[in-house]
Amino acid sequence: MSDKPVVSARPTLRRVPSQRKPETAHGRARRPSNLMQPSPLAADSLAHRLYWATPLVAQIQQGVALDVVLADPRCQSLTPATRATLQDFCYGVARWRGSASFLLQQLCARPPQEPIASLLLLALTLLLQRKYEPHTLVDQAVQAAAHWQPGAKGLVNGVLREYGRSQADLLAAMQADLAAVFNFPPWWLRKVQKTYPTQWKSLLKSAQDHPPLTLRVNTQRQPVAAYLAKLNQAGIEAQQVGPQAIVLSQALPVSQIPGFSDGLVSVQDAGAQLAAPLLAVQPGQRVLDACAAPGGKSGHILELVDCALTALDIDASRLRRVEENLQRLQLTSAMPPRVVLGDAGQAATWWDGVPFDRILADVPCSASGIVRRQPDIRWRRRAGDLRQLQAQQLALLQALWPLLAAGGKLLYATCSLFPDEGETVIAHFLQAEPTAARDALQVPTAQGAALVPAATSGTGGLQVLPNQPLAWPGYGEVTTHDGFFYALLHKAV
Ligand SMILES: C[S@@+](CC[C@H](N)C(=O)[O-])C[C@H]1O[C@@H](n2cnc3c(N)ncnc32)[C@H](O)[C@@H]1O
Repeated sequence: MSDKPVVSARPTLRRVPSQRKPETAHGRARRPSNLMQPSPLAADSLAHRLYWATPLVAQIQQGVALDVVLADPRCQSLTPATRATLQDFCYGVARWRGSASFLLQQLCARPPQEPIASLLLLALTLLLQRKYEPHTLVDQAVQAAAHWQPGAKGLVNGVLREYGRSQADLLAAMQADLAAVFNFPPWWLRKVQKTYPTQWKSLLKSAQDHPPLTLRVNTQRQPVAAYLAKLNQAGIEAQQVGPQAIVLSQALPVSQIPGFSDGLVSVQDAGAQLAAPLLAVQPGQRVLDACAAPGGKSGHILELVDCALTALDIDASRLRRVEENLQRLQLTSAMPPRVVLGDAGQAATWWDGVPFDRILADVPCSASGIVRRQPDIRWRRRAGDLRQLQAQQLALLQALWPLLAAGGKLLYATCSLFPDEGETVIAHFLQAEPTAARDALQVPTAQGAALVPAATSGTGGLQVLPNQPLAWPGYGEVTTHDGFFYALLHKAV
């Protein structure tokens, strides 16, 4: 595999020369930060949307997180339909960045300047996605370019038309550059290839999919069957994929999900719904959710069993979402949950000294298992981040262990596919901690409790892979979930 785009000798490809002096009619190119001016383009036309999306794409290219880019207050004046399209464009650019960058590099004699580079990257992404008729897209992209930089109309027109002419050759040449084909940075691609020699292609391909909307039914409020009947009445198609998990055939805004605001359901991936059952909490136990925000797993634990839960997080703004989520669920617990702002690594600052029977350590990680939902993560991470994350994960595990009662259990969880953050952390921890041992992982099934096959990660943890059947016997071949790692440890009495 080569890390570099292949520049093959293709006599048919005409590289388009970039503009030398990016100038507007007033003498200067508009800068991306000033781009969001009222535009004379027809409101809600494709050109108008391309125009607005261009500075957002420029920010994504600079490494700004997608959710931050999309929360730009300047977009609030746009219609909901335009905002939805901009979101779609930005997610598309993050998903197709490898291929679109390869094409741009091949098509331009020199790298174009901003904001035209971002406009072209977006237009090539949309051509790859076949979202619009090519001639419409080219015409509208040229109109958007004209508004930024009249002198760049020829470049945009030339590049996009040349793509149309040489598409077959370009896409054939791209096959030699796997990072461009699969839309991942080379280091990430190599890591997945090495770790999953037989599954890497399907794992990387699944990152391009739109994730399904999976709900967790709050069974403290009603059985799953009753909620499915409610959806049926509302004409919403859904399928049960786990003890409390249902997948909607079509994603909906939460405001349109029956009973969401009243806490009848929460949005939670099916793979994430394994955590609470794996922790095996018994009624009345003291439970610590050590990295709790936004509270998805805290809520699930409390829906399953009445226990004394402490939901801890280091991030105050994220912690507010734990409070909101727990309130929304309207749980009737004899022991109201405690929501605590604190550092799991500094127990002395918030812990009352009474040991916990169960600890969930859902630690910060690379998020390599949830790239469908956060497609920009792969471009923002660096290979060296894994070492830092691993050190942080091990430190958190070591800091939390003394808080666990003798005979208690700790569930270590990440949403990562990389063993560096899973089995390796657990192996290091067990080597140095004589009171810790692995525990068998058990999940509820349609027929009762079942052991999770230990072979899933080779050494006892459970590596849940996206696009591979989930270990929930009795609920069919569920493959719509994200990637997670789970390991259950118990403390010697
Ligand atoms: C993967 S998220 C947790 C998701 C959560 N368990 C859920 O299911 O909704 C990791 C969380 O760990 C928190 N965190 C990071 N370092 C921490 C620390 N030292 N102490 C406590 N929380 C921490 C982050 O703020 C973040 O909210």
